[in-house]
Amino acid sequence: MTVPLLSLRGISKSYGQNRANQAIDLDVAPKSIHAVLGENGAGKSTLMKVIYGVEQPDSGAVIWEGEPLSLASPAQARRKGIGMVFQHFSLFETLTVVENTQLVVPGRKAELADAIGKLGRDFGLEVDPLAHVHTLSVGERQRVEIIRCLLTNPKLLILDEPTSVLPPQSVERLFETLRRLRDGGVSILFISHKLEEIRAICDRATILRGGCVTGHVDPRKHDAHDLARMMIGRDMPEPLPALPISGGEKRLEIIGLDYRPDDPFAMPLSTLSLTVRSGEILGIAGISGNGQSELASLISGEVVLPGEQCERIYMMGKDVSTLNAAARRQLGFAFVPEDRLGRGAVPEMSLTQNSLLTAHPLNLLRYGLVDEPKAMTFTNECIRQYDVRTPGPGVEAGSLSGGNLQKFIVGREIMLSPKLLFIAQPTWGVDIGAASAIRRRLVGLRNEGMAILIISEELEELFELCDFIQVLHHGVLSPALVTRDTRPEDIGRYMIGAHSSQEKASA
Ligand SMILES: Nc1ncnc2c1ncn2[C@@H]1O[C@H](COP(=O)(O)OP(=O)(O)OP(=O)(O)O)[C@@H](O)[C@H]1O
Repeated sequence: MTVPLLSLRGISKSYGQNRANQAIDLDVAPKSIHAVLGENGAGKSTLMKVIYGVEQPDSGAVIWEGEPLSLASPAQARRKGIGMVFQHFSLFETLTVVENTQLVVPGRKAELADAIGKLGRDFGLEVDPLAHVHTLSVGERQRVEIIRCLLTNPKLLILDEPTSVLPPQSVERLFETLRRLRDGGVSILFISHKLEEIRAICDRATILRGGCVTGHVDPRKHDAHDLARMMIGRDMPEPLPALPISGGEKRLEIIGLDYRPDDPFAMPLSTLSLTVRSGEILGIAGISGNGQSELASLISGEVVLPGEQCERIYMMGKDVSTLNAAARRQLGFAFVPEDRLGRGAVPEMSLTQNSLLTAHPLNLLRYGLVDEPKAMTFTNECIRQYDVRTPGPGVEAGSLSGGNLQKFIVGREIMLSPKLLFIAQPTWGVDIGAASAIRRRLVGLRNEGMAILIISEELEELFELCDFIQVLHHGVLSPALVTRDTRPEDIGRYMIGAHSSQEKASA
């Protein structure tokens, strides 16, 4: 048998009482694409951090090309030929793309900018090398991370949910890249919750549940249902059928919104209109960077329109164009931003304190002071209802696994019982069991009359959830398409701007 590129033997790692990895064995063969799958909090990211030298195991051995290896830092791992793209980005916001690259890859700026441009063109990872990272969307930031890693020529490339923010067109291109890299001798450790992707690209898969390995399989020999069962230990629930559209009252209306951001890298929005009624789900499709974050901050109230631009955004029938986020929330609006660490939650604060950020109007304050028992009860209820895997409400939000934090934020906002719920990327990084639970919940709320607006890059998700879909491209919104009469290819054409304005007018 060929010597594995990487072997793990009995790796264990705990955070306090939390046993994130328990006696993990795993072999990554040369020239293979190896999936690691498991529910949120199963221990995948922790294991990858051990391999990349971010965390040191409490016990067990890492063997690299047949030799024992002890890694004190990621820099050491990179020197050995191990590269990693994280689920949470590690870019400096105030630096440009090329400056961020220079921190990891030696070279002159101009050469690196050329190399970034070339990789972008070859692999569909286009990004402006001179753009400042704070101006980039989440999707673009991930592209930078992937490019930066590829520039270090790794022998083992660890990708933590690399496709979660890529537009569908780029996923297949990324896969071609990964296959090419594998054929050229690079092994890839691939973490994903998308079982069909794992079946399409991986030749081995290791399944984790509760910090332990529950199986090593060839994913091509199992269907997605089988893999899901191994991962979550039970069958998946069926999606909830949507009731017929109610034609209810308008809860969100945007009329001819024009917006020119101060930031020269941000996307201007032009004559944008949409309506979401009670008992409806409207989805905004599109590749990130086409105005999604600008639109989201205008709807959430994080950015308020200038005084002369009133009568553009209505919520619950009231002109909110110049109202701030708090005033909009008072009308019954709730919002889950795509950036869960930073804007959705404060990582250094406990879950209970994070509950208070938006849920304080639910009588969680008394005489201006926090009503601790009530705040804790609310948080415990959110943890229970949304199956957030965590030791309790007192832990810091930043210590939760990515998917569990997402479940917590979505749960917190839904528990406000808003009249209008706006969610960006509802199931980003959430495992398939929890994602289907969140989708069922959203359809249930819609059936009960909530108005829901979703921004998602996942077409499948939009098709499963939405009554109507509009596509955002270059700051322009397509007409509302009735989902059941629309094919993914139609949406795809709008996504790349292949519809003329003539067609749009008559579509
Ligand atoms: N820095 C930390 N401090 C405390 N607990 C942690 C820390 N990092 C991870 N954990 C805990 O370890 C467990 C495994 O988390 P990990 O992030 O490895 O899961 P995961 O499988 O990658 O999940 P996801 O799919 O949601 O990203 C979780 O219970 C998590 O809360």
